[in-house]
Amino acid sequence: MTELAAAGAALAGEAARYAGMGWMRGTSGNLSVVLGRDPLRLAVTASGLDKGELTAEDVVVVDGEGAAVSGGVPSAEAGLHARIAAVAGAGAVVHVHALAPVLAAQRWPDGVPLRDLEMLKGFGRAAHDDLVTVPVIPNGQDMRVLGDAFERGFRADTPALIVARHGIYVWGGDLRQARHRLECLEWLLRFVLETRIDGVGRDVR
Ligand SMILES: CSCCC(=O)C(=O)COP(=O)(O)O
Ligand SMILES: [Zn+2]
Repeated sequence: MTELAAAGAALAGEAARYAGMGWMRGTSGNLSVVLGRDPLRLAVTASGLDKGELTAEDVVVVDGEGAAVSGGVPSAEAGLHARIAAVAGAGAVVHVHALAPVLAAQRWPDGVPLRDLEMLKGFGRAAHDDLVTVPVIPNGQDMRVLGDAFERGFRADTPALIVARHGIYVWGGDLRQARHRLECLEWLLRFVLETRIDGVGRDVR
């Protein structure tokens, strides 16, 4: 199996899993893995498909700008995947349209503060003492503008980005680590939404 076919199979498997969780409704969401760094090359899911039905062939190789270097139409958000991979050094980037991150960004538009929760360990942070602020940027259709906003708020210890009124990006060394981080972060965001008490002790009711 070629490296691209293996990447495609891995992306399809992960996407089916996220779709089963209801986080890739319609044709929403996209996933990528880094194939090489010099020059930067990513395998990204193809655009506009039902991500719960992807095959190993539904993958496109893109460059550091998110432009296709092989056949096919890459995700419309490939440019942001490439920027995150370049800036954060991520090996895999996942983007889903889970509802909790979007609701949380609506309530905390300057960033979602989290603290003192065991699940923070699943996000690579300390359970106590550490204030973790998940960055929020405005939505838009220009991936360069989104990438610039991401870079301005980037912190190496916070592998996630919420795009307001849109969805969430989470990254890691590989797809599995990114998934674990995303699952834990989605739980944390649901917690603050349902308790309405954030990581700085504000009651946002
Ligand atoms: C209803 S999905 C709108 C586009 C989007 O936000 C998304 O995540 C999927 O885009 P892609 O080009 O990767 O299919
Ligand atoms: Zn999206």
